[in-house]
Amino acid sequence: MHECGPDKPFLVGPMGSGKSTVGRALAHRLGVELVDLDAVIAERAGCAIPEIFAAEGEAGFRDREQAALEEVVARPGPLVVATGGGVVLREANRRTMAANGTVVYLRADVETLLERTAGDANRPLLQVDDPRAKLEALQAEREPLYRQAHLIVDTPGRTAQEVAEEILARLDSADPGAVD
Ligand SMILES: Nc1ncnc2c1ncn2[C@@H]1O[C@H](COP(=O)(O)OP(=O)(O)O)[C@@H](O)[C@H]1O
Ligand SMILES: O=C(O)C1=C[C@@H](OP(=O)(O)O)[C@@H](O)[C@H](O)C1
Ligand SMILES: [Mg+2]
Repeated sequence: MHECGPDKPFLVGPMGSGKSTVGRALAHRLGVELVDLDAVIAERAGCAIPEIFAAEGEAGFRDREQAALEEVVARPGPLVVATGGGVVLREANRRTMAANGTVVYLRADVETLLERTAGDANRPLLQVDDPRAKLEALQAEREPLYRQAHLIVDTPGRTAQEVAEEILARLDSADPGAVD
């Protein structure tokens, strides 16, 4: 991996971009553990993500998310970290990730995100009448933050395996490539 920092790739991007799925494939190929931040949050809380949102609101969830990220980066050794789509909202989180590894933005258009998240009740922010409008609004707010990543990888039309292979190749190269 390159000089962006220590050896933890952080996958960021919107809900349905494939962070959890690509993270598993990437960790497998690297022979390291995958840490899915949402799983850490749920484990520490002792309940599922929708229950945290229901009990504590989004603000409570964001506090738990930041605490989980800080806990994970303190772990020694290489890891792949699949984050949740809103991790980039806090500047502290963006700094923490950039200081501890390579931040990889998994990019996808809203149509693809909608297809990949359809029928999944595990994402409280999408339990609304018009999930397309919600994904569009979130993307408008967050895209400038995702674009601060070290690498941007397009995911539509490619399998999670193929996306993981591209990340591997670009992590290995001396120049991770210009972000556009
Ligand atoms: N590159 C891909 N091509 C097709 N389907 C994908 C791809 N990446 C993820 N998926 C599927 O999309 C859904 C959401 O993926 P997930 O990894 O949970 O996204 P995220 O963690 O970014 O919200 C899952 O059903 C997963 O199998
Ligand atoms: O975009 C978001 O704000 C969220 C994304 C979710 O993770 P995924 O991006 O893995 O779905 C999860 O952290 C929570 O529901 C909030
Ligand atoms: Mg996920």
